[in-house]
Parts: sequence; C-alpha cells; structure tokens
Amino acid sequence: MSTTQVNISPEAMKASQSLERRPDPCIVVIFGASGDLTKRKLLPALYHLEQSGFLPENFAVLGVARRSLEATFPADMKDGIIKGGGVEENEAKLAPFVDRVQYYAMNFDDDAAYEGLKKKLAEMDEKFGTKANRLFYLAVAPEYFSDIVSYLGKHEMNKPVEGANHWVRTVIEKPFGHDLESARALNDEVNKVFDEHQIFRIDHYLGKETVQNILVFRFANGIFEHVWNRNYIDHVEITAAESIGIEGRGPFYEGAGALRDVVQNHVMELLSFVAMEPPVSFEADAVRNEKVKVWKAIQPIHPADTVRGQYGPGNVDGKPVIGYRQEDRVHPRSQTETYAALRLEIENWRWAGVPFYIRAGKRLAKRVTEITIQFKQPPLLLFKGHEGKGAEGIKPNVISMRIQPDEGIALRFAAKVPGPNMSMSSVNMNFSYADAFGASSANGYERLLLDAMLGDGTLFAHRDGVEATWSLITPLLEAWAKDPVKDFPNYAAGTWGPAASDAMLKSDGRKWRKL
Ligand SMILES: NC(=O)C1=CN([C@@H]2O[C@H](COP(=O)(O)OP(=O)(O)OC[C@H]3O[C@@H](n4cnc5c(N)ncnc54)[C@H](OP(=O)(O)O)[C@@H]3O)[C@@H](O)[C@H]2O)C=CC1
Ligand SMILES: O=C1O[C@H](COP(=O)(O)O)[C@@H](O)[C@H](O)[C@H]1O
Repeated sequence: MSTTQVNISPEAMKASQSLERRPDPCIVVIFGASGDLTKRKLLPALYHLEQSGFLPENFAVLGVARRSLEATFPADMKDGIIKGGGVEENEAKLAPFVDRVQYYAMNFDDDAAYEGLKKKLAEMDEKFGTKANRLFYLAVAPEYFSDIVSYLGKHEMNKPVEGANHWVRTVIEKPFGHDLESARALNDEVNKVFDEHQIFRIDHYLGKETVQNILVFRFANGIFEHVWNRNYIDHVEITAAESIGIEGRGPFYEGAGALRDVVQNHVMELLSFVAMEPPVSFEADAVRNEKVKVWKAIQPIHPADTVRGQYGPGNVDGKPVIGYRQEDRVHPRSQTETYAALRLEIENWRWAGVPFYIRAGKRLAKRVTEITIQFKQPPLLLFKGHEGKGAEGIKPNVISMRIQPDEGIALRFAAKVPGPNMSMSSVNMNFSYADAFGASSANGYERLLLDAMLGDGTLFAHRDGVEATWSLITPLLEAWAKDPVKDFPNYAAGTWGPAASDAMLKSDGRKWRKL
C-alpha cells in the first residue's frame, strides 16, 4: 500500500510540465526510419512532444532508410505512434503530425544519394520554415555510424550554413563501440566531422524520470547525503532484470551479450548517479565530470568477481519459452551471455570498502530495474531477541529506488508491532510516482529528443565517459572470451539467473534482495 502524499498544487504541477523555451524550428532526420526503434520509440516520442506543445511550430521529420516507403511512411506506423505516444486514440489529432513527416529512400553507403538528401532537406526548409536547423538521429546498426557521419561531412551537412544563424547536431544511438579500441576509433571518426558540442550520445536510461530523480533524491534533500557513504552503507545492489528475451534481435545480441548491451551503458549510468559526488551545478560538464570520476575510481574488476549466464528453456508469465540457443539466428552452441553479475568497488573516500553488486539479464523472473542501498545494522542491537513471533524480524534499513516498473522509492525500517510485548517488524514507507503525480507515458526518448533539440547535453554520454566505462568492461570481455563457458545454458528462463550469482553474494555473507 502506498503512503505517498504530495504537496503540489495542480497549478504548480502544470507549471513544472511546461517548457521555459521551445526548441528552434528544425528538421529531425532519422536514419533507420523503417526500423524497430523508430517505430516503437522515436515517432511515438515525437508525437507525444507535439501533442504536449513542446515542439516548435515550424518542425518536420524526415525518415531515411533503404526501402521505398514514400507512399506509406509513417501512416503504416500510426497504430504504434498513437499507442506509444500515450495520446488518446484520435486520428484527427495525429493528422497534423503525420503531415510533417516525410520519407527519403537511400542506401547509407551511396555517396551520391547524400546530395539528394541535402536537396530534399532544403526543399523541406522551404515548405516547413525549419530554417536549416538539423538533428541527425542515427537509429541504425553501429556499423553504419562512421559511414553516415563521414558522408554528412563530405557533403557539408555537418556544419551550419555560413552566414545563417542555425545549428546542426547528431544523436548517436548505443552501442557506442563494442570495446575500448572501437569506441575510441568511433569517437575519432565522429569528432573529425562534428565538434563534441554537436554530438549527443544517447542512453535512454538517462531520459527516465526515475533515473533523474536519483540526483534529486540525493542532492535536493538535506537528510540522505549525510549517510550516503561507507560509514553507513553496507552495500549497494543494482538490478536490471528483463523478462523478455532477445525479441528477434539474434544477430545483434550474438555480438553483444548482456555486458555490452546494458551493463557498459545503462547500468554504469545508474551506478554513476548513485555514487557520484555533488556536481558544482546541474550543467552538462559539471555532471559529466563527476560521473567520469566515479568510473575512473572503480578498481579493475577481477573475472572471479563476475558471473555469466545464459537462459535455457523455461516458463515466463506461465507460458513456456525457448532457450537462447534455440532463438532465431543464434548459434546452437552460442557462448553469448544473456546474464551478467559483477562485484565491484569504488576506491574513493566515500565508497572504499563498500561492495557494489550489479546484475542484468534477459528472461529473468520479472521485469524490474531497482537500486538497493542497504545500510549497516545499528551498532547496538538493543532489541535483539524481540523480533516478534511470525514477524519478519529486524532487517537492516534499505532505501530501494524502483526505476521501473511501479516507479518509486521505499524506505525499510523497523517498527514496533502493537501489543504488550516489545516485538518488532520491518515496515516500508513508500513513495509511488503514479500515486503522487499520475501515470506518465514518457519513455525516456521524449526528454532526450527534446534536450537534443534544445542543445542541452546534460543527460547525454560524453566521449570521456564512454571510454571510461569501456576501459572497465573491455578486460572482462577479453577474459571471458579466453575462457569459454562449459555449463551454458545455466539458468532456466523465468528464474533469477544462475546459482553462481547467489553464491557470489553468499560468499560475502549477503544475498540479493528479493524483488
Ligand atoms: N530497438 C530498440 O529497442 C533499441 C535499439 N537501439 C539501437 O538503435 C539502432 C537501431 O535499432 P533498430 O531500430 O532496432 O534496428 P532495425 O534493424 O530494426 O532497423 C535498422 C534500420 O536501418 C535501415 N538500414 C539498414 N541498413 C541500411 C542501409 N544500408 N541503407 C539504408 N538503410 C539501412 C533499415 O532500413 P530498411 O528497413 O529499409 O532495410 C532500418 O530502417 C541500433 O544501433 C540499436 O542498437 C538502442 C536501444 C534500443
Ligand atoms: O538498450 C537496450 O535497452 C533495453 C531495455 O530498455 P528498457 O527501457 O526497456 O529497460 C533492452 O531490452 C535492450 O536489449 C537494450 O538494447
């Protein structure tokens, strides 16, 4: 049961949901327009932004992909746009948005086609009054990132047109490289064409309200920061569990695995928000610098402090599902991990000696992303022996930050059970986002697209950060590659992962929090 009470008036709530300034007129150019990401996330997010009145009046979208979809794009995606945009089903509302979306078919490798693209954009500027401002969104497989960027440079679409007061930016999807070397090479390639301030490396976790709220919880409240350190915290757990499998993305996932797919990026971002020092301001560089300091303070992770898993057949939500090796376009003896758990330490004054346990995986028992801060037991267990019959007993205090679903924060503490005896039980104080502020349809992409259009890079990854996280992960990938696993699959779909993961915490006298 929720105990959330909110002291915000409807007027204040409305004000917090309004924009201080709208983005300049612009065209969002989506490379990979016929793909899954565009359909499920980008177009719905843009539609929702438009419906919220956050887009400039002079605004347009150009979808770019290989197939000839001029006649059907984006009409054949309209159901997804309406559903994903969280706007009530109403075709009349959708029509003005769809009128601003156009399509251009080309092969990303086709040098000559970029001249056609340039011409098409100039025509759209005329039609929509978009003033030559461009947001090039690379929603494509990573092997195309460099090519597209260099062709944009070669055809002089990377810089504002001389004499005009406008901007050109690029948003680059993850994965940003597949190891340290490739990330550096990609950064070099992209930096040859775009200045760093033009590059927005997206990690959609940073667009989630609950992720941003980690910083608000820590730095806008007076009581938590004092205990947010090694003196009071026993350990930190970060869980990013998914119940879905690889959703037909066999070739991509075979080359990625859980470590590359979510740990190097989403989970490392969560960790940096939990562990960073207060930035001097909420400006892009100040926040990014503090994050990088955290990643650089993480000690090299020893392979013995890691666990790999791969799901076999099992049951998810009461339905039988196939194992990873049976998925489409997956090698029948694949070594790719669909689960990874790590134990790591951040060697700085705040965190020395506090283990951080991380786990992420597919086809786990349920979808839940949560950060658990477990505090030390009080120094004197005054009430030992009074735990109370039938009650759960006194457990250490826990702050759990639920990133998704059921977004919110809970604090576990001990309370006296009513009655003549001094019996105690653990209870939870809950804050629920939905109860406090109503359900949100925002999917992270909305906020980030808006920020990119506004030129605000605070919630985007920076070159240094990407390279720092790859520096941590790459040695593990190399160590794992040298040491093939013999027991894959080692967890059944629909469970909480391999037994070795529980054993890793058990060897430290701890266990994963039940989620
Ligand atoms: N899907 C998701 O939920 C997420 C995806 N991402 C990242 O976003 C990016 C896109 O992913 P996703 O949408 O799933 O990928 P898809 O495979 O669904 O889409 C790929 C797109 O690229 C186009 N394309 C591929 N090759 C060419 C080419 N040579 N010339 C022109 N167009 C080409 C395809 O066009 P056509 O159909 O015409 O061939 C299609 O529009 C990837 O980097 C992925 O890692 C990141 C987070 C989540
Ligand atoms: O980037 C990715 O993220 C999703 C998980 O995102 P979420 O917002 O649903 O938590 C993951 O399924 C996908 O494999 C990965 O590429």
